[in-house]
Amino acid sequence: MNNLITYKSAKELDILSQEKYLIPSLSLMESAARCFYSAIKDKLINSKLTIFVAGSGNNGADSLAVARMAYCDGIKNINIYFVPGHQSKENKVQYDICKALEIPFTDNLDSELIVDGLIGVGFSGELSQEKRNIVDGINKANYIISIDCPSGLKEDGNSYCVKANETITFGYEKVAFYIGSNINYVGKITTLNPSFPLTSISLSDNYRRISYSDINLRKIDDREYKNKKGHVAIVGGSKEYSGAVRLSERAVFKCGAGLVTVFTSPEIYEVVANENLSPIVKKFEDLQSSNSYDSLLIGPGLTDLSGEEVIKLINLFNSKCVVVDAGAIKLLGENCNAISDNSNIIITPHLGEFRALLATLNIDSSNTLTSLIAVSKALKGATIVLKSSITIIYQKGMFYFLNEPNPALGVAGSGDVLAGLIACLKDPIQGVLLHSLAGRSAHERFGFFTCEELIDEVGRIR
Ligand SMILES: NC(=O)C1=CN([C@@H]2O[C@H](COP(=O)(O)OP(=O)(O)OC[C@H]3O[C@@H](n4cnc5c(N)ncnc54)[C@H](OP(=O)(O)O)[C@@H]3O)[C@@H](O)[C@H]2O)[C@@H](O)CC1
Ligand SMILES: Nc1ncnc2c1ncn2[C@@H]1O[C@H](COP(=O)(O)OP(=O)(O)O)[C@@H](O)[C@H]1O
Repeated sequence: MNNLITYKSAKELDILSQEKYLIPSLSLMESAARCFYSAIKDKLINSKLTIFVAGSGNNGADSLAVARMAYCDGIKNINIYFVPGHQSKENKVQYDICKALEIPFTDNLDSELIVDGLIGVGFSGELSQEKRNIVDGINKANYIISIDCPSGLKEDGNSYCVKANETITFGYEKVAFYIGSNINYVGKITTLNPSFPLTSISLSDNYRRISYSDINLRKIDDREYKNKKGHVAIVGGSKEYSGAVRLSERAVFKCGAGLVTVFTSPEIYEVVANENLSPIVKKFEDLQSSNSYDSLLIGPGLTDLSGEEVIKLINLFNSKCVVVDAGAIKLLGENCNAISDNSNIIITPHLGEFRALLATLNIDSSNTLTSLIAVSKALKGATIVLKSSITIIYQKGMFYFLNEPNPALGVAGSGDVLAGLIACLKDPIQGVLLHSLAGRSAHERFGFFTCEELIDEVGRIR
């Protein structure tokens, strides 16, 4: 798990390094520029002309310092494009050195390679028109390397910003990289630590990036019997969507559960009961107690229950893990006041379902992170798994981001499989990671795949 930080915390990291740990600002900047220069030196050598764009803050100061290092190292085919403004004192120091060295300044952005130091984590609000024009100019280059973050990248998404091929960021990756469609502007990410005392500073930020190395599935003991391996109740299915519940059920088994009971619509009871040999199959009305079950998954293919009926079943599993997916999500939003306190509810909307939920709950949708917090609060502390090519999990005040793009996972039923895995593992992070890893493995094995193949891959990995 890697920390991610907000722009505000990145600035605090700077301040703490200087004030508490007495590392001079210019010394931090020198180290930052040195690491950055080493990382891009080969590209500078091979470029006919590199333009270093420098704003008037410390991000611009970094750009000036890197330009100076390259110049002093014998790389003469560089120009500086300086954008005046409220100049920071470090910026003035770097600017004066570049002037004294007579590094050429330019007002032309035509270049195959641009180092973008227009604005870093000091960015706030909306980008001014003047800087938008500069961003447009930068974006014409063949290759762009941004310092710390692409200039103009907003923390709530919807950015008008530099579209970098690479971003070399200092200390920690920024949360902004993973919001909305921002990731398309960040390019390849490299994280360098100039010499921030990272291990001495405990971050108050609640953002983590998760990866496959965080997979930690419960080991199933050799002598475990089916009753010990978990019993999942699944409520869902309708005449229109009879496959969803069956995909969830198979995913639960392949994930290691010993027993599954499917409660489905009377309209498809015969189909589900006859075509699936492993689960116990019953009708909705038969679910009267949660006693025999470890967790509940409600929603795959569900269209035939009312909001009251859904909430009644969720409340029946009050002290247990409840995963609310697909058809049950909207009903949950419409009836949120009737949910009894249960911090074990996990809802798994995709972006469309999440937008609809925000509208139902009358929550502002302009900032993804604050809207996740608000939805969780409205749903009695529920964990939210917001599914997309970057999945965000909000759980008990923490945000977890998984960035493992795989278009093969965007296939009918993939969400039903994920919901089954989370219900079986009773852990949204492990469920999301297993689903993603199985997707990667299935893609390697089959190319694009069906969910039956995805589920088989889950069994192999588990
Ligand atoms: N020791 C250190 O401190 C270290 C700091 N480090 C580096 O410092 C960076 C942070 O530097 P920072 O805090 O000076 O802010 P920064 O990103 O340059 O932004 C200020 C500029 O943005 C502009 N601007 C802002 N909003 C705008 C808007 N809406 N629309 C238009 N313009 C807007 C603002 O414009 P102005 O107000 O002047 O017109 C000004 O030019 C950090 O990312 C890292 O690279 C590393 O070297 C490690 C050591
Ligand atoms: N391009 C992608 N990269 C990574 N994961 C993806 C991508 N497209 C879809 N997914 C994942 O696939 C699943 C799709 O779920 P969902 O939209 O509910 O599908 P369905 O309704 O067909 O079951 C989610 O877990 C989502 O994160």
